[in-house]
Amino acid sequence: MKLILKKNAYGKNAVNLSKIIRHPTYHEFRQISVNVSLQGDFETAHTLGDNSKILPTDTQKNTVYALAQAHFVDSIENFGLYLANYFITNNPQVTQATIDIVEHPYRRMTFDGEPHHHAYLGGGSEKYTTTIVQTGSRIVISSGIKDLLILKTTDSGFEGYIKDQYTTLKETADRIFATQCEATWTYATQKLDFTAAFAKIRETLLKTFAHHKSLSVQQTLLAMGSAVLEENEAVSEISLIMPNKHHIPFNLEQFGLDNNNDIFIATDEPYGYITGTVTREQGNEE
Ligand SMILES: O=c1[nH]c(=O)c2[nH]c(=O)[nH]c2[nH]1
Repeated sequence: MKLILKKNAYGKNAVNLSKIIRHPTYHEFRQISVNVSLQGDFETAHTLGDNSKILPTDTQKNTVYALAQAHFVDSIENFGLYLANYFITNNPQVTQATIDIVEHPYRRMTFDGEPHHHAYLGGGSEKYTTTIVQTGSRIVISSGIKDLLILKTTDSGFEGYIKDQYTTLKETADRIFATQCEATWTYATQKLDFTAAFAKIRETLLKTFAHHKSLSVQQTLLAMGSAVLEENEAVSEISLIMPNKHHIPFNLEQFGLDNNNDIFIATDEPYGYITGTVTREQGNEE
């Protein structure tokens, strides 16, 4: 039986890079983690141990730091685009370059309404993400947010579901809705103010979550995804992952007390896992 190398890729993961961007009136602090992955004509490295077409992952790592000085000046998307194009254009053996960037946001500390010149608060669990895939001259850009912990104390219920011999869940028209949301969307264009687009999409996700009268996580997921597509021409598709971070009413009856829907036990596991992708219907444009 002949065995073949079906697929291969290699690169450097977790290239952790911090940058101070010194503006005339304040400093900007950025912290990112970059993954580089290359595909191309690397077969002989695997079959013969011939490294003549291998750009070492150590060099890839150094390239990220070196190029960050002049080219990581605004969005993670623009830096990712520059890196992907650099690896493709300088290495004829590379057919596809994938750059993944995760940003850990920092916001300037604010005192008496004034942002401090050079002191920051970490952004908590929330992270910004982008993935750039360049294949030859074809480029796909997707960006997102992950670990966005959001919660609302009402305007959420779950009723009318299947009941069988194993059902114990009580119907409720008023429950806590909490999720650690991950959203990933694809941009239809490369010519965009990615920083402004990101801020607008994040705002739409939060606003829709807050205002939606939720009959289920599923329904709110579709509302959030649809709002992003309706308000952002530049987004062609969005995927959402919304784990249900349950807060279950605690049984106070055992102590002769009524639970007024105000005391809960937060349960990490097991947890509901709700996902969905919203896209534009093709061929129906007016
Ligand atoms: O919004 C919800 N969707 C479900 O599918 C589900 N299942 C469940 O037990 N609770 C919930 N909540």
